[in-house]
Amino acid sequence: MTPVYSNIMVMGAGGMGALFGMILDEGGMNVTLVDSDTAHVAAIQKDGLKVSGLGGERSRIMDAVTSPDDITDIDIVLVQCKGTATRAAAESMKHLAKQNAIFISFQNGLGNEDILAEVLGPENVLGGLTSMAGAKLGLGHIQDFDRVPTYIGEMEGGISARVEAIAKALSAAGLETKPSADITADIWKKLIGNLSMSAVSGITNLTSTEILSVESLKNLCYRALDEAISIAKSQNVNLDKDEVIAGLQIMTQPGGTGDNKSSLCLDILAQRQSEIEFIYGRPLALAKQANLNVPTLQTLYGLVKGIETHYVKG
Ligand SMILES: NC(=O)C1=CN([C@@H]2O[C@H](COP(=O)(O)OP(=O)(O)OC[C@H]3O[C@@H](n4cnc5c(N)ncnc54)[C@H](OP(=O)(O)O)[C@@H]3O)[C@@H](O)[C@H]2O)C=CC1
Ligand SMILES: CC(C)(CO)C(=O)C(=O)O
Repeated sequence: MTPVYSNIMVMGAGGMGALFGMILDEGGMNVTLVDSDTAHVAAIQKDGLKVSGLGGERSRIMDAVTSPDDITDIDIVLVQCKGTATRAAAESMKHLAKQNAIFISFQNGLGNEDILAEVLGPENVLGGLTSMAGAKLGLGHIQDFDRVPTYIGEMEGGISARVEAIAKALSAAGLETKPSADITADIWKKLIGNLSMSAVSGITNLTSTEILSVESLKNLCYRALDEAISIAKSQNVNLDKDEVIAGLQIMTQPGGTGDNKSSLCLDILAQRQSEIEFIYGRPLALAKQANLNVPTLQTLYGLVKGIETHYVKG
């Protein structure tokens, strides 16, 4: 019998996680938001999740808690904390893996699926990527930017029955999700978009649309994009540049996802440790192993690390 995928837990209910959770809850799934930010969770428990942006101002009463400890019977966990918190989050969800929950990461960067597989078992982990955009505006309050398709797939490739069934269930609940036969290549396509835009957004405090309207910054992003494609190639991920640029255009739509400052930029503004190591550090280590010359990406990495010395200790 095909399992019914209807009990969803969102681990990390910030800008993206709460947005996914809200869409699926509205679509009839049983959604529980889990977030370690106690004030954020208290605000959702008191007044519901407030949403601004696409669809207008609204709020939705949703289940929200600060820890997964007492949660059972979950079919799917959407992992949406920052990469810097993935290991701690995974350690706190081991009981759900024992009950055969499936964990899907829609986080940016490289390495999150590896951490989840190490702690929770590779058979329980699917890869994912989204070009949707959300932002935590305040306690219990998020911004909804747009609707664009999201992808999931088996980490070893191919399309399995469970991936098809989960994609169908999520899509039926309003989160358009497509099965990917090569999620690793798709994750790289999104990563190349982040390598091109995220640090530039963080350093300049500009949205994607604003960045691409400044010729010199646009040229900088495209140099980063070329270098990022060369790193993917060194990992046997051969991507067509036109396809990568088409993906970038989806991530940078004016009036939609393009009106978002990158998640890395929001971390810099909040003086929080960013995902610089997941989005830039890990690909740069691969470039080094492959003896590639990637000066633009090294410079962007160095500039963000420099900014972080003002508030990240150690
Ligand atoms: N925002 C976007 O548009 C997009 C983001 N992404 C990716 O999605 C992921 C989430 O990004 P985003 O939503 O912007 O991030 P946010 O910072 O808005 O949300 C993450 C939430 O997770 C909470 N958290 C931290 N540690 C834990 C933990 N151990 N258990 C449960 N919750 C935890 C954080 O609390 P606290 O603040 O207290 O740390 C925060 O509320 C990132 O990997 C990002 O790169 C992908 C596509 C688009
Ligand atoms: C591309 C973007 C800005 C939104 O999809 C993103 O992935 C991020 O905020 O990190």
